[in-house]
Amino acid sequence: MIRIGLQRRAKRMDAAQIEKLRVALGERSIVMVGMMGCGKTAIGRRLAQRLGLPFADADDEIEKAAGKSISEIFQDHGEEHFREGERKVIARLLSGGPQVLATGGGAFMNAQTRDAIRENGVSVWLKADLPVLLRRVGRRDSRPLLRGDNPEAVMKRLLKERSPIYAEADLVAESRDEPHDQIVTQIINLLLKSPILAAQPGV
Ligand SMILES: Nc1ncnc2c1ncn2[C@@H]1O[C@H](COP(=O)(O)OP(=O)(O)OP(=O)(O)O)[C@@H](O)[C@H]1O
Ligand SMILES: O=C(O)C1=C[C@@H](O)[C@@H](O)[C@H](O)C1
Ligand SMILES: [Mg+2]
Repeated sequence: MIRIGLQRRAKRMDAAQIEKLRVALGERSIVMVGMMGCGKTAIGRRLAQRLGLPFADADDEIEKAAGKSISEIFQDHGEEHFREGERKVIARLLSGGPQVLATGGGAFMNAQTRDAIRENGVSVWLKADLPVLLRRVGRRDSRPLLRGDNPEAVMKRLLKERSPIYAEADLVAESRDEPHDQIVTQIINLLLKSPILAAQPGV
């Protein structure tokens, strides 16, 4: 009996905090950034569900806009063309907040995209170490950058090159191999504590 009462209270508190977070967010998007396999899509989708916000995945939107898979875009037009499409698609998506937006692993490397995210969103770097990432990307063959002879060396290089840039994100969440819901709770707690949200007028 007492336990059910406590559970109800915890749920009500959760709902109140989520409402507070949504008010503080306003029109901005929560933008997931980080390496291939860190969980931007999987965790971002669940975060959106928990917050009652729409979810968008930039990679999916690029594929829709091009009418081709990412692998086909790389093959037919090259990486540079893909990156330009990625920048445009993310700029468009950012004008449609509030939402949770999962970006592609390389999107945050573009300075214009970083500026647009800073203006229209709160960025979350899902940080994971190399062995975790390698295990996760090994499950799918849809990433053109990892099609060569030595995907492990590519991931190692990209992680080293990109980490200082991902570190410019507003928040950093550890993406360990834990239940997805636990990572989502970690992100919600970080958002609730973040001065970026607390500093909004009227909150
Ligand atoms: N915290 C986690 N614990 C265990 N598995 C996870 C976790 N987060 C993500 N995964 C799994 O890792 C795989 C890769 O995740 P996901 O596709 O979300 O990565 P991503 O960051 O979107 O990658 P990309 O940049 O290539 O789009 C998926 O199978 C996903 O379910
Ligand atoms: O890390 C990257 O550069 C990429 C990650 C994926 O999300 C896709 O955007 C694409 O495969 C490139
Ligand atoms: Mg993804």
